[in-house]
Amino acid sequence: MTQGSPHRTDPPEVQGTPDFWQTCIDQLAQELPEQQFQTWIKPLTAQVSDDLSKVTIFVANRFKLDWIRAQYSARLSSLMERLTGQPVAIELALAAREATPRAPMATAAVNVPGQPSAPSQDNAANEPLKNRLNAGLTFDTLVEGSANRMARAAAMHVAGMPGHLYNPLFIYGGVGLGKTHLMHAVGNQLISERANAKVLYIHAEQFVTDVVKAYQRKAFDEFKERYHSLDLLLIDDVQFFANKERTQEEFFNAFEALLARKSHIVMTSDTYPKGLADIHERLVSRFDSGLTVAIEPPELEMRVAILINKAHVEGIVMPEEVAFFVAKNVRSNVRELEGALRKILAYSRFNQKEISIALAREALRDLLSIQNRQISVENIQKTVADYYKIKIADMYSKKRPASIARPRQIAMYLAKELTQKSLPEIGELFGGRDHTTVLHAVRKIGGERQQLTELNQQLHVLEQTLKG
Ligand SMILES: Nc1ncnc2c1ncn2[C@@H]1O[C@H](COP(=O)(O)OP(=O)(O)OP(=O)(O)O)[C@@H](O)[C@H]1O
Repeated sequence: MTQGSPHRTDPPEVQGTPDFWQTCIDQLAQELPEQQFQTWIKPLTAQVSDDLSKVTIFVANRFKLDWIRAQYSARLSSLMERLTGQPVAIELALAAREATPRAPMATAAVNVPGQPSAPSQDNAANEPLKNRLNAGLTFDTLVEGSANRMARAAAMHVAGMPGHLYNPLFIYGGVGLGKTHLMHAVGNQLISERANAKVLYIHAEQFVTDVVKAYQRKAFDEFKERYHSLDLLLIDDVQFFANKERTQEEFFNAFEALLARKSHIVMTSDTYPKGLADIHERLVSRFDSGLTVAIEPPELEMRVAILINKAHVEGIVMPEEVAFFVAKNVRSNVRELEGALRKILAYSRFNQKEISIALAREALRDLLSIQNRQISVENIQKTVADYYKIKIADMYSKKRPASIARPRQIAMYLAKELTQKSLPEIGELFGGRDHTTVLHAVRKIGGERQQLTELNQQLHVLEQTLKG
């Protein structure tokens, strides 16, 4: 939003907007007892990132910071998520005047469900068991379409009757397509029907951290007590278990224990079980032993419905033609769609203009110009063929000499990295090859890139050329 042409006025900065923070404060003023609000919440100040995905809250001193984190962080994060429709990373920081010279701006990230990178992981193993569910991510707020119909139906079934059919439920798909949302929905639904059900949502990275901690502290009994006694384990992004031997072993044990006591396991991943790299075969076959179901990128009508629904939650009526305009231009995933919507709403609010196609075009102009420069597979094939001095036709041919096969693998790798195309789609564009051939190329080149400096440099050059 910062590079407007000289003829245009840049949209007002959303950064640090008092609006969003003020809305949070106003809401808490209504929800909390007066004294609590006056003592703890009112004195807080905050800085909000451009896209409302991160909020840094400044607290006067360390004691208050700990208290806010313990008492209010979960509430703040679910409130912000409700308001923005996406997980918001919250950081607590000491207000500058209180900070010591050695720790000028100590920050403490707060665990935000669905936000794996927020490292509240430090104390996780010691905390009493919290379910870590994000109350805003329910079946009600998840728009249904053909892209997620089957996954949603299976998830609803599991929530209604855990421990029976579809155990484990393995949901896979690309980024930002609603896998995490669906998992939380299962947990929230179960809790709403059985308040004392033991449910845990956890990102696979956090599970790895817990294993490491248990190992360091020789606290595997505690660890087992924690994980093996659940009624429902929701574990996100299991591809992160790759190459983590000890974690895989512990997860295998937890898996067996949970299934034995008829507890349910729901997992997500960016690929189907057999596509998982560097995970033991015995785990992969367990993952695949219940129901494996994909979530696809949403189709146009579903994207429109998502936009209209999300705007509605904000109390805004989004005209259908605007929703169509945005949905046609933002195609990759729901997270991006939400980002686009937030920009439009902020732009309309700050300029006090009604939402129209013209306004959406203006609010999204950066994003639209990036979309227009989208990299195509054909472009990649041409660029790679030029670079390695082979014919474009060799990208589709069945020829196997290394001087041709290798550039072809590099092009496949770049196609996966730089476009939204699926493995089968890429295979199709490379002369009707099977998706496993593409997967093999992606893994091979990706792996070699880590080891071979020369290859890495060539890839950088190609990426820069393609990104323009
Ligand atoms: N069908 C849908 N209806 C409404 N909101 C959706 C839908 N699908 C996704 N979302 C929203 O899109 C955002 C991204 O979804 P989510 O975090 O669940 O994606 P993900 O598949 O887990 O992605 P990642 O692999 O990057 O973690 C969330 O805010 C989620 O609520």
